[in-house]
Amino acid sequence: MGKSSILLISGSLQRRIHGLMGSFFKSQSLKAQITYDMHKYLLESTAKWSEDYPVYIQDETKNISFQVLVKALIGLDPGYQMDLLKKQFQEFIGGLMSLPINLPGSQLYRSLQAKKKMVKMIHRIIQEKRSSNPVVPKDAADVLISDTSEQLTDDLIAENLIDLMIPGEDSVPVLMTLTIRYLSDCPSALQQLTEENLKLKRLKEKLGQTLSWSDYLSLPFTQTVITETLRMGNVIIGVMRKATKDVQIKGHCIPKGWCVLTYFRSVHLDDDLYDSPHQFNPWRWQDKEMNICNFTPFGGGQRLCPGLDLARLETSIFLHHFVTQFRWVAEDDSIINFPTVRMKRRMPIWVKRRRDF
Ligand code: HEM
Repeated sequence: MGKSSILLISGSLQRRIHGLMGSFFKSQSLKAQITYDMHKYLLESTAKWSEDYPVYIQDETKNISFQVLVKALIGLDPGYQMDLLKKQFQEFIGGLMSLPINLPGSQLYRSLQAKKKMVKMIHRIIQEKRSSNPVVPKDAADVLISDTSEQLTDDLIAENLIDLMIPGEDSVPVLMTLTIRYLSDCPSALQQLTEENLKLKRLKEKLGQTLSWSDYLSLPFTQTVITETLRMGNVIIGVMRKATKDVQIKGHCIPKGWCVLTYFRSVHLDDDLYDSPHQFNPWRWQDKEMNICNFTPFGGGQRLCPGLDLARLETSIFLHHFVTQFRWVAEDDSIINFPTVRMKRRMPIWVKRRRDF
């Protein structure tokens, strides 16, 4: 991650980028575009699935959600450039948690080389955008280059756009994959979720309408399934902070310069806060407030994840299409929690197309 990544900077520059990204990610036009793209890429992917060999849900969701996010960030459509970017990006994140040895042939070296190539590609895109001077921003790059504060250099924009791709390859597909993992082990939740989504699908077909982003987010049980998956799955296990001065918290002093890991798992799986915390129970959210202190999958405060609505929307769309089109049997697999959350075997499942619709 570069020095000017939003995750590493603080003060007015962090607030500026956070604000710009937050309002763009919340905009109705982006949500409509994400809905359209998710639908398109999902149909393209699922059309290739066969009943004769397993589908690896983690790979499929990574592919779909990366394409959707890259389109939202830099306006790139699937094709040769996207494939090239995906290849470089995978090399880049492979080095994010590697031995700090930057010698030719090492993982870190390959990762940094890949990042350089990506920065070059994004610089080219930024230059094309600057010369065409967009009036209405269509993607995050447009939003950042039309900022008039003069704080945002092309290097800073390119670096942040690349870092913003990480949730498309990691957090969002992991969330989607975990919903399928937990639903596979909880038939009653799967049945309620499927009925809710089939009902909406039938209604929309009867009215001759396509589903809008707000339709997907209006499904109450589907939202509780996502919330419960965020609680149990802890896609981001916690956040790090460094004390810039001595801080007193509940009688403990955190000295200046010390680092603190706020470990979400210990809160989300605390049996004083959640009954049977290791049990997947979406119904617990039907009459429970999402108290910000006890439930922080997207962090909080001035660094609250600006992509939280998008993550929920993409996962709702994925679930809708998946459960209304397929039945499935999941193979054995286990969740790995360190250094990042993922499935050990990439979540293989055997699908059957539904014929009851
Ligand atoms: C399941 C999906 C996601 C989860 C669980 C998640 C979680 C988080 C968490 C916990 C933080 C706080 C980090 C900290 O305080 O140090 C964060 C920050 C951030 N997230 Fe997400 N995120 C997700 C998806 C997304 C998406 C789709 C985007 C948009 C591209 C996004 C963009 C960001 C950005 C830019 C920040 C940094 C905010 C700042 O430091 O000002 N995230 N996310």
